[in-house]
Amino acid sequence: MTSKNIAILGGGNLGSSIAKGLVKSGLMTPQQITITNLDLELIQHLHDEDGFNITTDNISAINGAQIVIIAVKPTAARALLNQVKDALGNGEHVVISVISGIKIHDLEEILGDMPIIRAMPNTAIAIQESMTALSFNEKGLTYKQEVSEIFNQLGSTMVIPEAQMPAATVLASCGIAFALRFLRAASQGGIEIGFSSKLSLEIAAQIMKGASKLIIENNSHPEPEIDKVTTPLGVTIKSLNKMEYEGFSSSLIQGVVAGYNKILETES
Ligand SMILES: NC(=O)C1=CN([C@@H]2O[C@H](COP(=O)(O)OP(=O)(O)OC[C@H]3O[C@@H](n4cnc5c(N)ncnc54)[C@H](OP(=O)(O)O)[C@@H]3O)[C@@H](O)[C@H]2O)C=CC1
Ligand SMILES: O=C(O)[C@@H]1CCC=N1
Repeated sequence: MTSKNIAILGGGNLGSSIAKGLVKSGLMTPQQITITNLDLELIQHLHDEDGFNITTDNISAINGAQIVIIAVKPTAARALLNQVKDALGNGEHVVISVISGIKIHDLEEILGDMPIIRAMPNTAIAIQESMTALSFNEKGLTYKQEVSEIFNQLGSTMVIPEAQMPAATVLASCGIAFALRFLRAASQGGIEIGFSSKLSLEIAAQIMKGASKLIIENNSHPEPEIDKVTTPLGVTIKSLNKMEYEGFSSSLIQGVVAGYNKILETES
């Protein structure tokens, strides 16, 4: 349990997921977390259902917190940063930015020389299953252990050079959407071969969980695990070869690279 308070500026998809993960992990109570949004109605449910403090006032949220997570869309970032920079300048705050495509150097240009950490989680942070990348500026390094410990409670964490942040954004953050698209496609195939939509999705989700656990818990690689499934003259290899003929692996790889090229356009 941490005694610090957190302000999450921009309570949307990711900001609210982080807040929920922090409470689920037992690290914080909802009363220690203040979530902001320009439209209070959008986050009212986070107060009513989960007990978080909510406000439209970014400055008052910052004043009541020691850790400030900035979670607005990249297009809204500069306006927000300029609005809050004076409130962050008193030496009492650590900033954690989850904004994609905005580098520490750009954040420092607006906020000045203060502890700044870039974090790149994914939405599974809400259930403590994120893969989160962290990069620190020099002053942020003072908080490396503390911040790493927080994100370790919310899934797995990797500390990386900032130059790898675009790659982490695609594979670790967007990646959850890629995995979910696999899951959806698998369940659609399941419906075509006779399962109800509900059961098909349940099967697809469980195979994905099982596959992930085989790799994580056995410290294994997919190929030997696949070899264990592919009976000679059997069904699995027939399906896999058809999938590969249709471009399965290649389309995933090209999708990852396309996302990477897209983010390099902004973060260079
Ligand atoms: N979603 C994800 O899985 C991930 C997102 N990210 C990054 O995290 C950031 C947030 O993404 P996401 O949660 O999806 O975005 P959302 O749009 O869902 O959430 C941001 C919220 O902040 C609000 N907002 C805008 N300006 C302000 C302001 N000045 N003060 C308070 N609130 C404001 C937005 O309102 P409005 O819509 O009206 O502008 C919106 O409701 C992005 O930079 C994204 O790149 C990183 C990793 C994963
Ligand atoms: O799609 C996006 O741009 C953001 C960055 C990582 C996940 N979502």
